[in-house]
Amino acid sequence: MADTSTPNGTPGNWALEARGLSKRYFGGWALRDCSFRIPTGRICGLVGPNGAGKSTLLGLATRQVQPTAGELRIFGVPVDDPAVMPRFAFLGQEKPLFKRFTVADTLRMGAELNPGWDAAAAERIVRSGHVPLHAKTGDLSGGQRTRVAFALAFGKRPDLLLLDEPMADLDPLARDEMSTLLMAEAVERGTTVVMSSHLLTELEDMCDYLLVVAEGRVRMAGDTDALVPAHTLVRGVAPDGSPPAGLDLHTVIETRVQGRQFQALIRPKGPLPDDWESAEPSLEEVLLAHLRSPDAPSLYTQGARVEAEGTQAA
Ligand SMILES: Nc1ncnc2c1ncn2[C@@H]1O[C@H](COP(=O)(O)OP(=O)(O)OP(=O)(O)O)[C@@H](O)[C@H]1O
Repeated sequence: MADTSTPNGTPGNWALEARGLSKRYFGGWALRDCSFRIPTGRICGLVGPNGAGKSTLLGLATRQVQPTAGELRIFGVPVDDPAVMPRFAFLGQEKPLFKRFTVADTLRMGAELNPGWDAAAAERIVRSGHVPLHAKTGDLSGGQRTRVAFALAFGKRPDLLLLDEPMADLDPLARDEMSTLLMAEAVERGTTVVMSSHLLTELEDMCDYLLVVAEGRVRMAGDTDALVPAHTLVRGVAPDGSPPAGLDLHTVIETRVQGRQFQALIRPKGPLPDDWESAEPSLEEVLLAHLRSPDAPSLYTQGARVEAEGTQAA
């Protein structure tokens, strides 16, 4: 496959770069030998089933979790170097706001803790949701707290925004509003966003880059525009109720047989038989097939691949 790197994605210009990254808890491996790159200026969806290792990966990036093996760099700097701290902001499922602080106090605290604080952006986010500045954050609704947490994250003017299902507690209207805001702010400043989400439509609407993990391993990484067209959805007659032998000539992600019909998501390695119907799948169809088939062969666009160089986990 062709190198799909954008001008921003040339080597040395990676927002996040992992080599042989692994994390083992007492219960087993949460992440195992993960190597990938995410170029700067992209909105990257972090996708995977429950327990895939998404939060662990974001925890490693924010130093809340220590790696068992491998390394992770933010803008080329190892994450344990204090120089990376001002360059990223993290917003998780928990919104750690001081309950007794008012919204105004919270924004003031943001200003004092962050030298490059963008007060106008932070206030704009809060005011556009009609969140009262004098209210204590402990008295706000879940959605309002999320908005204040977004304001804190954006006010920091990060180059990299790491989001762990940040909109899970928002109603559809607020979710739509925050997505629009997120896109606008990211485009305006060229912020790289890495966002875990289970909402495939949200990912389809927002993300131009994908990192798919399952069972602690990277399954797909790269440009959405290159990953999706690499797949083909095929349908045809299933002789004897089993998939046709010709499928084995291609990389098969998932096969389903219903009666005398089969349907498969494949990465074609050559011409397809004339008696198969074929179509380009949607992003949702590609993601669902990969999530249902964690053992399917992985796929990286060229810029997304990085060799682990002897950091492989045991
Ligand atoms: N602090 C911890 N101690 C022990 N095991 C953990 C810890 N945190 C995560 N794990 C385990 O590591 C694996 C990956 O968990 P992680 O939370 O990273 O997954 P996830 O993809 O974020 O899942 P979800 O979509 O459900 O939030 C799971 O098996 C989980 O049980």
